[in-house]
Amino acid sequence: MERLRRTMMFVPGANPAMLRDAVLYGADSVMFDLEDAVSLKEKDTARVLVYSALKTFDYSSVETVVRVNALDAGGKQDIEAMVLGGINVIRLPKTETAQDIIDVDAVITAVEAKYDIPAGTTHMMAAIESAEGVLNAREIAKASDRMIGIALGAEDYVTSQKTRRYPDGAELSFARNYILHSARAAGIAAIDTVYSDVDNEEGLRHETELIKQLGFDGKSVINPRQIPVINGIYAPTVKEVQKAQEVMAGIREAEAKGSGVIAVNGQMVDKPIVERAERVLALAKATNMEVD
Ligand SMILES: CC(=O)SCCNC(=O)CCNC(=O)[C@H](O)C(C)(C)COP(=O)(O)OP(=O)(O)OC[C@H]1O[C@@H](n2cnc3c(N)ncnc32)[C@H](O)[C@@H]1OP(=O)(O)O
Ligand SMILES: O=C([O-])CC(=O)C(=O)O
Ligand SMILES: [Mg+2]
Repeated sequence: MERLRRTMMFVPGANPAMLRDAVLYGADSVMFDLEDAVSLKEKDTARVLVYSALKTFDYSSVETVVRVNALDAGGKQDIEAMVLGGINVIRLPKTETAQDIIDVDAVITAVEAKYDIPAGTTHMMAAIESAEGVLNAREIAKASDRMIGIALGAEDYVTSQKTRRYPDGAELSFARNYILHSARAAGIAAIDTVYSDVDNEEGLRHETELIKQLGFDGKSVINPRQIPVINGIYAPTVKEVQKAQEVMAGIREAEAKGSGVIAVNGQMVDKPIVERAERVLALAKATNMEVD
């Protein structure tokens, strides 16, 4: 089973206490931010703080991601410090074209070579936050072997679309679906955007149910309180696990009789349904549910 990426928590890079405690809240990935959560006058401080946090604290229980600045706005220095610090994934915000990814890949490649880090160690992902970015998502997702995922950045996206976010998310429907298809076509993760209304748990639940239904791997997160809500929605229910186990027992019975299809409790079971059941069981194991 691929790595779980249900929750990727933004941690403002200039906040030492948040950097220290970020690992404690149960996020699958911790995402240090050097971009929009850091003011211009704190950019250098944030880069140094995140580098020393990577060297000082034990983040081995999570995936580490850093959101860097654009290459012409300090991004090159960000990438050098982060790759040297041993970051797992560089996230490029406001990605517009495949060339943006190729350019960042070249900087990472040069830094890995300079410090004798094995080529390809550092992974990449792209946040897509504009119409141009959405329309190029398919090429962006395939632009580098380092790519592990693409994410929607809805706050910038709705601003550029001359709208705002609404509770039903209709304004994000095209972007979400296109980003998801682009990720799946490239065989990489699809990460939904942040839910900015931190005190609205009901709204977060509603949005998470929707993006899980579409097929996203998870969401970017801005506050620790959002993590158990999202992780909980992504965990399979006991009923789903039981159903998956019945499907697996059914298909074994069918195979023993030389058939690839069988009815289990009135439901047709064949190859794609078996694949889904296997995924439910793998997810249950990965989330430490008891599965025999
Ligand atoms: C559109 C975009 O670009 S989104 C990405 C950029 N934005 C960010 O990174 C914002 C990150 N989030 C935050 O800064 C904060 O959660 C806020 C401002 C949204 C809300 O702040 P608060 O109301 O103070 O949060 P809250 O009271 O829930 O904090 C509880 C604890 O969690 C910590 N915490 C809150 N958010 C985070 C975080 N993102 N990472 C790590 N720790 C956090 C707080 O420091 C506090 O710790 P303490 O109890 O030890 O003092
Ligand atoms: O990537 C995200 O979800 C946060 C962000 O920058 C945006 O929404 O503009
Ligand atoms: Mg943004």
